[in-house]
Amino acid sequence: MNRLIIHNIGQLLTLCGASDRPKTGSALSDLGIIENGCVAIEGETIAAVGTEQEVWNRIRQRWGERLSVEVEVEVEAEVDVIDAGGRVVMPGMVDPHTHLVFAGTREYELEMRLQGATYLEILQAGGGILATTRQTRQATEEELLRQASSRLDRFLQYGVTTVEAKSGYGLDWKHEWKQLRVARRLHETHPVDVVSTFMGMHAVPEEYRNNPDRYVDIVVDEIIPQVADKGLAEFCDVFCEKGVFSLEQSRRVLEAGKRHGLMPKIHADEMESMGGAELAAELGAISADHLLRVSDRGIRRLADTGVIAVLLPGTAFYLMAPFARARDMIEAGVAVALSTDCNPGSSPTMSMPMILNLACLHMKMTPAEAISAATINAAHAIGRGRKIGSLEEGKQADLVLLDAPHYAFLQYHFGINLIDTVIKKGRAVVKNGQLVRQ
Ligand SMILES: N=CN[C@@H](CCC(=O)O)C(=O)O
Ligand SMILES: [Zn+2]
Repeated sequence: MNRLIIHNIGQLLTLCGASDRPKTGSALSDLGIIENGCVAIEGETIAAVGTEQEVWNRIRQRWGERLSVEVEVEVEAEVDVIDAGGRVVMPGMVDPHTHLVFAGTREYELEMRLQGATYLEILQAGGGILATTRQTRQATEEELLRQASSRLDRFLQYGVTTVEAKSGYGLDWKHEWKQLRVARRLHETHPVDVVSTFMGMHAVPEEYRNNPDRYVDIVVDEIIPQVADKGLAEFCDVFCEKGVFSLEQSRRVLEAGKRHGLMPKIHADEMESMGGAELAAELGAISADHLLRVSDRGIRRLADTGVIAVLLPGTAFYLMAPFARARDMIEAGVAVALSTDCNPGSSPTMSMPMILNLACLHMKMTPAEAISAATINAAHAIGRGRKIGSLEEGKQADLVLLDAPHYAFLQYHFGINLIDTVIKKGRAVVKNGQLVRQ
């Protein structure tokens, strides 16, 4: 079993104490920082976290007396040692909202939008999600796998060790199944863990343009039961938006998902204030995502019911839309998480650090709040709060070494990558910013 010690850590951000429920209010600012910290890893799991002295004492009892705090002194051969050089170590980031598996690109839509077309107009004219659906349907499973795998490589280089991945570019059973199979194969083969969400309700497919309710029937009666039966997804998501799916259609599908054991998530109140947040609260969704136009009542309902607000400032930035009211949400007691929304149309990025920049500069979150939102709260938004998102004994050993002496460098710099080393399940998968090919 591999053993690893990371020592001489200037700031060790543990994010401890929130494995049972996400952070809200002032707790978001508490990163559980240990100065002069140290982490010991055994196999895929964190064995000890604390100050240098505490950790060495602890593991010496477990791993053998010859281990020394002065690492230059010979340590037992089977223990790897990383000297963090006084820099920052934090949990691997978690991205709780991506559309990871798709084929093709839509760079031409940027020009269309710059000339005045809106995102929804492009979709209604058969572009947008529907353009990606055509390409994804045509792509072979191997091609989808190759494209999504290289996106995951980039996520890893930006310090992300777990992503949620939605289907929703198949829009029929055969192709949704293909997307979900690809997500599962990536989870099995790529270092990044992939958590699947079924999102057949991403757009009305072209063949049902004149009869969207018929498509909703098919999703409810035929597709969801098969997704659940094959254990292909944990969550069910819907694009609840004017001109896409109504509140009623969304409720129907999310309730059907719930009956089949799929926890609800909602793309809510993105372009219009539709009551998507209120629907998330009513259904006990695990998260409501986007929320650019959420109402005050919607914010109160999220706070009261403990639905996590997954905020996607990359999308607001890229669509030149107003940013979500993160401060109002935090003040109301909503648990806030952050995500890239990685997709080929509204947020073509794999950079969580960029999302943290935007969260601070455009949503007025503090650097510490943004880190809580991208780690432990993001883990809770995909039901993984007990396993990942913080550095505590017994949790999965997913962590990141920043080439920085203070965590706020992550938000202070922009457009550069400060991720030096990524440890996934106890093994170095990025070193000096470069992927380690296993
Ligand atoms: N808003 C809906 N879905 C995605 C965009 C998908 C696409 O444009 O391909 C989103 O979350 O922004
Ligand atoms: Zn999305």
